[in-house]
Amino acid sequence: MRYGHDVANVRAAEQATMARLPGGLLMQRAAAALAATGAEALGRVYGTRVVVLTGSGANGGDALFAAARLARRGAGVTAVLITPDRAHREGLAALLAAGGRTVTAPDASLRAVASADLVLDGITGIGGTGGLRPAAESLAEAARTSDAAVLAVDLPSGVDADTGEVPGAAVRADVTVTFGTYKPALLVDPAAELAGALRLVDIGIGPDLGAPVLEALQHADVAALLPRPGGESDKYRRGVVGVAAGSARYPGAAVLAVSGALRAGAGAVRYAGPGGEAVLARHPEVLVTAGSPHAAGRVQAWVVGPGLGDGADARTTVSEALATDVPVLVDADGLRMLDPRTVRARTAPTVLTPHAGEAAALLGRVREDVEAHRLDSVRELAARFGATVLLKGSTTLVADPSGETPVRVNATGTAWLATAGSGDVLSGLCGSLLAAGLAPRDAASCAAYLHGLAARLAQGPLSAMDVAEAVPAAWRNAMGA
Ligand SMILES: NC(=O)C1=CN([C@@H]2O[C@H](COP(=O)(O)OP(=O)(O)OC[C@H]3O[C@@H](n4cnc5c(N)ncnc54)[C@H](OP(=O)(O)O)[C@@H]3O)[C@@H](O)[C@H]2O)[C@@H](O)CC1
Ligand SMILES: Nc1ncnc2c1ncn2[C@@H]1O[C@H](COP(=O)(O)OP(=O)(O)O)[C@@H](O)[C@H]1O
Ligand SMILES: [K+]
Repeated sequence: MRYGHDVANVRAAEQATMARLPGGLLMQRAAAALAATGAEALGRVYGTRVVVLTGSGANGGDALFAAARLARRGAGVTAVLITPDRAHREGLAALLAAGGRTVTAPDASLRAVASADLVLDGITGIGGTGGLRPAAESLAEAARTSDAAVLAVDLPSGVDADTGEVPGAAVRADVTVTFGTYKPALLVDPAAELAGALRLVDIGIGPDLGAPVLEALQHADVAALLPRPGGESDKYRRGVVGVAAGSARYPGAAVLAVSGALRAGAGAVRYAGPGGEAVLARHPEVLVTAGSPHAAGRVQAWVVGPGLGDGADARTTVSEALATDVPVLVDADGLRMLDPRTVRARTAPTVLTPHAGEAAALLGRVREDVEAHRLDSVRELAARFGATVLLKGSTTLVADPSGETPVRVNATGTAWLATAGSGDVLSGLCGSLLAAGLAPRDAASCAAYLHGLAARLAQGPLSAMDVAEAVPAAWRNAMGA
């Protein structure tokens, strides 16, 4: 598992650790790791040009000490002092002693960035608030347009560490070296997208860290959570999933949701709705009824919503599914028919899987607002509906209604997943895992993981059906088989 901790937690851990260690040791550990990553990015250190964007806090101190190490290995280092009278004193002294120089004039600073081989971004770390201020903004822009590799210290400056929001101008890094633990901004978009490749460095604060606010599953976590059929398994024990999706107008959604469900290990799939013919043509193993969920027979979980349209039948379908006592996943058109009171009153779990636009409609906001505040949005939706919510997008988030468990973030996805119908496959996949008995948060986060991994394994341009077909390979891959 990868964990993300908030700033308050990191600061408390830092204090506790520092109380046991010689002064300055944490910063030296940070600087050593930064210098090593910087040297790697440069290939050969001697004779290269390194520029340090230096803010007024400890983040600038880390960067200056790292630059001093590179200067000692023969790099020509220029520190751009954004607030010259407030630069980290010991860090600056170390750099000057190692032969580095400083610039403060805006023109000279921008020229230095433009001709750098490596830029160390030490403007702000976890102490940054709001977007970059104007002086820092022009430097971030210069770093973005130069050919230099940009290495962010702890976080790309300008992002909000706790929320992943990007309130204004920010640095775009090729690589971010972060200390002690991931900060939410490194895992949640839009900030995560600015961080580039991530490198987590153990500086010794781990034992003092409290509970994480975020977690990201890795292969081993998924392997431990996925069901494995045993000797006594039969199709009912493996889980029967009901799919109520598709309409005369959108039969494809039924086929795709069923495909996702079948490839994620369901013992059987029952389909209820007007798309039965299309479903059977592709998947003869499915038990089909043209009626509503009532007519389908017993299932262990329902998936409702993809391609239902918005007619009276669609409403009946959603309310019948919600009236059952099994887990229900509601996606797409089904999300437009949700009353929070009905969802909250359910005794079995409910999982909602909106994309940003659907989440915005549920929250009474605009899409851009949800995109900008993904972490808040997913938490708020989960609380309001008393449901587990999977917010789709480049970094998919999963939040539980209690608000007490860390939000799960999924990073396996690829932009190729943004193809019509791939969300339908995801809902079937998640429904199958719910039917198998996984807790809603585990089902949703494992489904997002496998879905993203399937798209990666399918490689390159893909259709939604390609994603469904790659799910068994993703499953085997996650299981290490
Ligand atoms: N945790 C750990 O274990 C360890 C942490 N370490 C390091 O410490 C870092 C945290 O350091 P920190 O607390 O000094 O804050 P930091 O991020 O440097 O920024 C604060 C300064 O920036 C300024 N400023 C604020 N917003 C701004 C903006 N938008 N645009 C421009 N400027 C802005 C603000 O100035 P002011 O508002 O006062 O004008 C303030 O002076 C952490 O990320 C890690 O790198 C390591 O040394 C190893 C151990
Ligand atoms: N940029 C992206 N990177 C990774 N995954 C993405 C990206 N954009 C969309 N996705 C994923 O693609 C899927 C699209 O689902 P959805 O928006 O419901 O589309 P549809 O309704 O066409 O099926 C979701 O799983 C979402 O997380
Ligand atoms: K930084």
